[in-house]
Amino acid sequence: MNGDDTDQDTTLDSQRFVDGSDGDDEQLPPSTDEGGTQSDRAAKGQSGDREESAIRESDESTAGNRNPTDDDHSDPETANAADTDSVSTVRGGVGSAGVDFDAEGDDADSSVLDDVMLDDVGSEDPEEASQGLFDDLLAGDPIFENKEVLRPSYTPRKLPHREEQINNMATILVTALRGDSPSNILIYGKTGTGKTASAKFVSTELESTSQKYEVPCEVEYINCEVTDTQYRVLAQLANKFVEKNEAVIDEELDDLESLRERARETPTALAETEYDSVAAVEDRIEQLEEDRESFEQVPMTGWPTDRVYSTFFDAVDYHERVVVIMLDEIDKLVEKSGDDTLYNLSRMNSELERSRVSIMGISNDLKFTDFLDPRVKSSLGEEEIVFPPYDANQLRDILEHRAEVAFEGDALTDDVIPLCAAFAAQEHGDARRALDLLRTAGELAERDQTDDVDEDHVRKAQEKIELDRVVEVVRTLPTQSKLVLFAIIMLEKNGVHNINTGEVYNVYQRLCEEIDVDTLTQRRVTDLISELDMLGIVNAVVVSKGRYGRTKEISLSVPIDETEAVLLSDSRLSDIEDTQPFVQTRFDNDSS
Ligand SMILES: Nc1ncnc2c1ncn2[C@@H]1O[C@H](COP(=O)(O)OP(=O)(O)OP(=O)(O)O)[C@@H](O)[C@H]1O
Repeated sequence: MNGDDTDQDTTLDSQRFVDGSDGDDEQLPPSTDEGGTQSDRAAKGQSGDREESAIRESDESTAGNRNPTDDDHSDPETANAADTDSVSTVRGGVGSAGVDFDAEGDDADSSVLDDVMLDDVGSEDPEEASQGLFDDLLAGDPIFENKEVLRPSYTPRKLPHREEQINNMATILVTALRGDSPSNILIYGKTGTGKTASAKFVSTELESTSQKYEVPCEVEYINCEVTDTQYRVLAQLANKFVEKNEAVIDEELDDLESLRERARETPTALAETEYDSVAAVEDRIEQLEEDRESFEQVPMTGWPTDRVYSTFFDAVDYHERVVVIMLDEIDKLVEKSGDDTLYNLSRMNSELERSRVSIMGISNDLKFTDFLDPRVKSSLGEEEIVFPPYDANQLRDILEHRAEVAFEGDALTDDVIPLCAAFAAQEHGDARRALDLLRTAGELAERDQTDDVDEDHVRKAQEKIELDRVVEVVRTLPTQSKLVLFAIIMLEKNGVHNINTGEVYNVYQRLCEEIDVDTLTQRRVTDLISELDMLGIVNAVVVSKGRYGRTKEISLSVPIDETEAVLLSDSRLSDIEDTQPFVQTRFDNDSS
């Protein structure tokens, strides 16, 4: 993924690079190029504006033998560059032409100065200033029209094949627009099935409808993968509602202060209001100011949880409203810190006086409710909505909608979208994966400087994404697991197939000795092999060996050289020098 970002940055940078010379300075050729496509601009950057450079050349020739300390630079940008150079030349003593100006002083031989100036003069012409690093990359037709549309951060306006789930959510949440608390909702579904996108879409609709009908209804989104303790969830909510209350108070104070002014001048100004006198307005102002003073922001650590809870409680209940708290990745919260947060949130309604709270939990772990207290479980799961995986046809629709905006008209060949959809459908119907594939295929085509994206780019994109995933998983393994994996790699590299646990353990032990790390027991190493199997890095099958009992046959499921390189990039493992002697043949192992 990082690689992808780098690619994007390169493209953006290169665009900025062109745009950079597109600033206010009228002397620079591209300044006249307000519109035009990226390739137009690139073409222009390459050919340059000959008329302008001719003027520039004649300016330079009439400038004659300029002293580098003169202030007569016509172009402020290059003037600065030239000034900086001349200052550093003078201070440093030795210029780029190898001349000691200190020694020569201001009377330095002007021909020597010319030599120095020539270096600087070169940079005044944009055509010569760049060495064409980006020109080739910008040449050719652009593939993307708006790549951002393919990124996970983009929330689409239309979510094909999620109409049913979206309608179900809306039917439950419409209660909030009637001023009552909606049932709590639990949303389940595998990763990339559009849970977050759909829930955010419904929330935005809910909030905008609530504004339209002036029914106070708010949605608060929390990603529990990031905010994963009761303290943090409650603190984040408390601070959000404190801020909202402050904003509401400030608005009311502004209105009241202007009402007070008007009422002082014309007492009838109060006629249509709930206040019968200026004094009543002032009392309300005073009360609001006191309330505002009493609000406290919760620090991110340090308070007792009760205090955080009551601050949140008071803030929510400050005025009438219905609040939907959206807890995305709710299973991560329960996994990390139990179900206390959910218990506290789900019993709030019985104590709140003005407001109502409802919870919308989103999870891709269908089993997480097994760990909940039965009361929390029944309260949280009042309504359940399941997001099934997308099939290849649905993914194709989703991609087609996005591709229309993301790519230039004919940049995709016919096979691209069906192939991305088919790959992602195999991968449990993940729309995120399908979008990643399409974006990466486009980026690879861009890198190849071809005019369109074809099937081959999709296949390469699939390999790249898979490799990125492997690299990330391997890079973040604990050291002991890395050693076990390294042992398996060593065995495979030495031609051992269907490796058994004993063989892995032998090599692993030697590796531990080599880099001075504690050696785990064989049983523990067997567990680590099972973990690697679950992560899809190795394949471990239990086979029966007749009277010799059962054993595991292990093989690597990931590209060997890339995985080895990632392991060796770990500073602890990089000490392993020559692993060849560690590896025992099956014969040795069997006879031991
Ligand atoms: N029906 C759809 N139409 C268009 N885009 C979709 C659709 N479903 C999912 N997406 C896109 O796929 C990506 C992943 O979707 P989303 O984040 O909603 O998945 P999720 O089910 O919440 O996954 P996770 O459980 O991993 O968070 C997003 O970029 C989203 O915009």
